[in-house]
Amino acid sequence: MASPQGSGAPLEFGGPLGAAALMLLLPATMFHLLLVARSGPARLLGPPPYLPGPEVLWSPQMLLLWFTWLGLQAALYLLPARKVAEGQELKDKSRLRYPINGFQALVLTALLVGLAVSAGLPLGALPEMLLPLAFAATLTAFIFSLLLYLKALVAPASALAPGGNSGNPIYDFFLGRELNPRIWSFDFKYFCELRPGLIGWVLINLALLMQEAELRGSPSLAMWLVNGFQLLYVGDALWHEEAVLTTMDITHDGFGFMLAFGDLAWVPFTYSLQAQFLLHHPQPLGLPMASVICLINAVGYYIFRGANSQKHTFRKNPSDPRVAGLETIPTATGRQLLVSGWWGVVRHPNYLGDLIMALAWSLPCGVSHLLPYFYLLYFTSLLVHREARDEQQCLRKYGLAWHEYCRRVPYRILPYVY
Ligand SMILES: NC(=O)C1=CN([C@@H]2O[C@H](COP(=O)(O)OP(=O)(O)OC[C@H]3O[C@@H](n4cnc5c(N)ncnc54)[C@H](OP(=O)(O)O)[C@@H]3O)[C@@H](O)[C@H]2O)C=CC1
Ligand SMILES: CC(C)CCC[C@@H](C)[C@H]1CC=C2C3=C(CC[C@@]21C)[C@@]1(C)CC[C@H](O)C[C@@H]1CC3
Repeated sequence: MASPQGSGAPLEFGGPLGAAALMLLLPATMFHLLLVARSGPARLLGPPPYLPGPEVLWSPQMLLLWFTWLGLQAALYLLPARKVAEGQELKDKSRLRYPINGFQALVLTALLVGLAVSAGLPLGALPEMLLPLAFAATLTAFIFSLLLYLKALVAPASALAPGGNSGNPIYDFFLGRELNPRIWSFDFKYFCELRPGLIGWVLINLALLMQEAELRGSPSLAMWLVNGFQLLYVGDALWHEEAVLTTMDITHDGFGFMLAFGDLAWVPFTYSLQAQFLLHHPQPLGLPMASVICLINAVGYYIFRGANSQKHTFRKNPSDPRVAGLETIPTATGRQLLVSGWWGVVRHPNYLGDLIMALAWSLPCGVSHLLPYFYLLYFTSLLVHREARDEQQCLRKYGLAWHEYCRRVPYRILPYVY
């Protein structure tokens, strides 16, 4: 039986009060955005146009559709994978194995959806179902997190996450108690992290594009850009799926409400906000401006992918010729820290690239409304907070070597600014 551990561990996210507030605030913000995006004034700040009643939110058919989607993604997850990767070493020195078939799931989903659409499935009707679908996803996240919390009560202590075991039920429910909850080889966190939410996000975007084509004869250039940029991002994340195994979500955070809701509901229903906005508020976009925006996205992607791949290659094999010439700092753990290349420019070059892309996703929506910039604002605060959490973890791991790295590379995300 698991016992509360790490009572002295520092609490994150403002402790139990912060966790309780976030559990209300995140779903409320998601529903607010969904309602506001379709309203005429589309005001980010201000009351929603109306408060939906239970008859708008609750629909057994939408719940069934949502479970069909989860079931389809689970079935694709279980298909034979091109590769099986090993995760980071766990407390008990073992390593879990993960199927690398996320990109395959994306391609197969695209094929199945293509077949269904050509057989008459009205994908363009999906935008009208976003509210009850988001409600079904939120309900699922709450119930799923509760089951995960109960499952952790009978998990061995070695299976618990470093952070979500304070003994306070609200805090632990939010952060998640068990690090890698599994039934047989089915890893719930790994599955949720990149499949139903990310693939669902681009499917919602596609449905919005099709709905726009139905309404206006053809999709707008702005809609094409938003769809293209975000498909590139999701495709890239799934192509480099193995990289998720070294993120703090997998190696440090337990699987609780934060990630369950974030992965299943927040990502598909709020990350598609720009496309939702464009469906209801068409924006003129000329070719010169579109070219500038494409360039911004390409610069962001170049930095994001370059930085993530450089670290991944280095962590897998420091003698790889692509990274062997880079300058490093040794640490007491035996691992080294890169201090030249992308990781010598700022301490989180990948966040910088991600933020530049976030800007490129909002610009096609023009500058008349703040709403499409919500993602950029939210993402900046998420990455600033994530950077601070990572900094604390690295300080604990690397001690003096981390201080030396901070001295050599003084800026965190934006050179000479932050
Ligand atoms: N769209 C979205 O909603 C989100 C996107 N992301 C993106 O996901 C990607 C991964 O992000 P995330 O998991 O937060 O963190 P990182 O990929 O930045 O990983 C941080 C870890 O990298 C290692 N590291 C740090 N500095 C160095 C160095 N100089 N040399 C070698 N290793 C170093 C450390 O781990 P160790 O030493 O143990 O290897 C550290 O804990 C990012 O591109 C981010 O933008 C993240 C969150 C949300
Ligand atoms: C808790 C929040 C409210 C929402 C968090 C959502 C996130 C867990 C995911 C949204 C997009 C993600 C991406 C990745 C992991 C999952 C999250 C963070 C990757 C970092 C995985 C590694 C790849 O190389 C890039 C991915 C980008 C998107």
